This record gives sequence, C-alpha cells and structure tokens, in this order.
Amino acid sequence: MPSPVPFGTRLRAAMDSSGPLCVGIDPHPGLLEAWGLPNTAEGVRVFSLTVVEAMTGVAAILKPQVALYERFGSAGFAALEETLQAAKAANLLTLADAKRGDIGSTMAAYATAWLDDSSPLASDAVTLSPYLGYESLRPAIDLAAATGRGVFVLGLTSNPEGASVQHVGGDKSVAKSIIEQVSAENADAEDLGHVGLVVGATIGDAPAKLGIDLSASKAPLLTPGLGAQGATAQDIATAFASSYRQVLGTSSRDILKAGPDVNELRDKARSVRDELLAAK
Ligand SMILES: O=C(O)c1cc(=O)[nH]c(=O)n1[C@@H]1O[C@H](COP(=O)(O)O)[C@@H](O)[C@H]1O
Repeated sequence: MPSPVPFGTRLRAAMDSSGPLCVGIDPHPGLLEAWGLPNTAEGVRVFSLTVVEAMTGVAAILKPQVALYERFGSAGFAALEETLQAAKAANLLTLADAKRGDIGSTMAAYATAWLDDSSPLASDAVTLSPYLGYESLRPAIDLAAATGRGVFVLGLTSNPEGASVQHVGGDKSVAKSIIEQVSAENADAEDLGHVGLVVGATIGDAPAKLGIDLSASKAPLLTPGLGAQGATAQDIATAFASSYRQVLGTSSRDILKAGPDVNELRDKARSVRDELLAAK
C-alpha cells in the first residue's frame, strides 16, 4: 500500500486553497433555538449539515465539538458520523474536538475510535489533552502518522484557568515541555508536521514570557478564542508574529450566530477568513 499523504501536507493544501480558517461546529442549545431548530439530535444533525454546506471552499477544516453531540447519546453520535461523512464528501477536512487523553492502553482505543480508517467516527484529526503525560498520547500520535491524519495537543489553552496548570514551572513550564516534545515530533517535516498544538488566541505575551518558540515547532497552530472569547485577528497576528504561517484561526459561536441562512453563514465566515488573511 502506498503511504498516505501526511496530514501537514493536506492541511497546508487546504489552507492555501481556502484560507487559514477552521470553523467550529458547536450546536449549543441557544444557537439551535436561534436557528429555529429543536434541541435534539435531529436539530444538531440539521444544524451541522447546514454548516458543512455553507463552509465549502471558505474554511480549510471544520471542528465539530464532540460534547454537543454526545449529550444525545447514540443519536448524537449518529448525527456526528453523518456530519463527518458530509464534510468528507464536500472536500472539507475534519478535526474532532474530543480532547482525549488517558493511559496508553486506553489511549490506543481512543486512537482507533477517532483516527482509524475502520471507525465510523474517523476524522482527519482529533484534539488531545496531554495532562496524563505527553508520552501517554503515543498510540494516537503514531496511528495518526500511519494513516495520514493529525492530532492537536493542548499547549496553552484559551481559558483563564489554563495558566494555573500550563504556566507552572516558570522558564521550565509545563506548556514549554509539551511544546518542545511536539517540536521533536515534527522535526523531519518540511513544512507543517502532523502534530499540531492548541494555543489560544487570547494568550497575549505568554509564549515570550515562558520562553516558548512556536515557529520552531512546525506545528499547525489551532487558535481558539477568536470572536466569542474576545480575541481579534489582529490579536492573533501580534501574539503569533513569527509563527503566523502556521496559524489556523478558529471560531465557533461568532460565526454560527450568522445562521441559519447558508449565504449569511458563508459571508460571515468569509469575512473572518479575510480578516485573518489581512492581519500580519
Ligand atoms: O481545543 C479547542 O478547540 C479549544 C481549546 C481551547 O483552549 N479553547 C477553546 O475554546 N477550545 C474549543 O474551541 C471552541 C470555541 O468556541 P467559541 O468560543 O464559540 O469560538 C469550543 O468548542 C472550545 O471547546
């Protein structure tokens, strides 16, 4: 069997053709209500398929928030499976925002669920939490490499509480150690590696204060916090000055509130994408 095209190569191609935007699919109860949809698995299904239709050619990748499907049990997971298939058919990459992390033997099962060709939930990438130790993520990192998929490891998260764990250690911080391990993982990549990092758009000068060099990581950088959590494209361009080519700006509620009209959703996403492209 020929080796699959690496995730970093596929993501760069999608960013070059559609722009550096990841649209989060977060079907919160309030958004479903605003869209005139019921707060049910069927409402979540219709919501998600509308986002897929609107984002074709505008977003590089879609990020369904697994928690918002999981709350409806098996019917919610069926809606998620259909969303992932629809995105694939529309040539959109998918990043399952599941934030998995466990001891290695369990991690292998999570890796199979989200990253194996045989799984109905297989996505192009999945978010991972490294707080059981970076190496505990090994089964997912390796399966992603073998299948041409990717992982995004939480580095510096967008929420204010994140610093109480991630900044601990000063110039030898927890976040710095995670980010250095990601850098080692991507060392052989020509451009983007298959191990991405989640670094919030709201982090300001934290990387400089903690002595972290994001550009050396070759990691695709997912930057939640844009829009609803208060950060702007210009904040991202300032905080990520030397690594801006790696940035995948991501926004959920701020874009989704433009629905349910497909054209209005698309126009909103296009304007966020164009702000990201214009910010330097
Ligand atoms: O991994 C994530 O995507 C993530 C990490 C992080 O540090 N902060 C963060 O907000 N997220 C997710 O990104 C999305 C942000 O949604 P909005 O605030 O509506 O744009 C949610 O699905 C969060 O779970």
